[in-house]
Amino acid sequence: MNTNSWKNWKRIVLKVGSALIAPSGNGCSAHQLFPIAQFIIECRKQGKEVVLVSSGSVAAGRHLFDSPERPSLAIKKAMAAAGQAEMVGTWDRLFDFPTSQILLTHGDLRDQERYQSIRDTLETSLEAGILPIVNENDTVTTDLLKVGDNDNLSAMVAAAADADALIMCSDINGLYNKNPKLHEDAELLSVVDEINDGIKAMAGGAISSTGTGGMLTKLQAAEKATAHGITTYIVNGFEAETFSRLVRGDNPGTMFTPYKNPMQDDLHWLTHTTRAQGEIIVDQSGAGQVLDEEQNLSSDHLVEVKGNFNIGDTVLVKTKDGTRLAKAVANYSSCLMSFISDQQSPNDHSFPTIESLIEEDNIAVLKEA
Ligand SMILES: Nc1ncnc2c1ncn2[C@@H]1O[C@H](COP(=O)(O)OP(=O)(O)O)[C@@H](O)[C@H]1O
Ligand SMILES: N[C@@H](CCC(=O)OP(=O)(O)O)C(=O)O
Repeated sequence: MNTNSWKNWKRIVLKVGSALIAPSGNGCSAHQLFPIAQFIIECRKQGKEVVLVSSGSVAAGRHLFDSPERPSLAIKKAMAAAGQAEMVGTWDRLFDFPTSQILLTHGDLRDQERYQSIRDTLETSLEAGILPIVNENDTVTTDLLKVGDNDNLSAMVAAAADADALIMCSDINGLYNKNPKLHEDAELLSVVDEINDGIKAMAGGAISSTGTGGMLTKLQAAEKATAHGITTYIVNGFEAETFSRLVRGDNPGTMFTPYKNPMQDDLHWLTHTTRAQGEIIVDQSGAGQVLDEEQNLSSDHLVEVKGNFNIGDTVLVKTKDGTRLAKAVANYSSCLMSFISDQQSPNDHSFPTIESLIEEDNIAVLKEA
């Protein structure tokens, strides 16, 4: 059950950013991690399960390379490979219960079978009293395969773990109406009920060279998590007081209230975890069917196919004027759909209708549609 208060949380995903774990951008700081580790221990004492999403592998491995200020991608990957062991080892030394390492890419999260496998591993690890420590598998990622930042990763993990709360620990008290590192008069927002354009306009990028994404990616993460019914916080992990306040049920930073009617698991995964590999353009009556979510989409409504995708990949369904209608799972590859589309002509009905290019159960209508 996802409820809005500390007392009722059974499962928490805690995200610790590079700005916190490696404030100097070089090596892990066990000193900074101590209050967070104490918090994790306290959560577990109170019967709450915790999954840790920790950044810091690149920063931890930096000192091993004679690298310039802006290391190449290849060096960064090697830093992550070397630093990952140090980062997980630093956490592990702070606990007297077992930890595990889970390294993920977006390629894993967007594949239905691998996603299920991630869910099973998290569940089984938590049942066995293990603290899973998750990070992106930076060594093997490419632009197409990566999540790209651990804020979004932590929200995807929180959804996969069916968590009640996501707490993103950073070097800042929460979301301000403008970047407080640039504006002295910035004001902290303690509760955000809706992540609208006004809220998004407040968020800037990261200032430190270690952080990735800044507030922008934290808001994206909050959007994903709250849609799953997960109460989300951005808090200052440098302040020990943050954690005692959380344990008292107080809000020490910015709290994002979860949706009252969370999305179903599979629709949430389609909307917030998968990424469209291509596009299907449909006619007006096809658009109506897609928005109704009550019919399979037949090839009669297919206008055009864009991009390269395989069966089971996620596609974006759009109208001819470019309106984004829905994300959906493709029942045919782009190659086959293009062939079908080429064979169909308004004057020649000899080519048979293909009944379900996408199925009603695999359509997630987008908010803006
Ligand atoms: N509106 C804002 N409110 C708070 N911080 C902001 C805002 N806009 C940009 N930031 C920047 O986001 C940074 C936190 O993001 P980041 O450096 O990526 O941290 P982490 O490594 O913890 O993910 C803050 O230090 C701040 O410089
Ligand atoms: N996977 C990278 C962290 C990427 C990242 O998102 O960092 P941050 O925004 O500081 O949480 C690492 O371990 O160094």
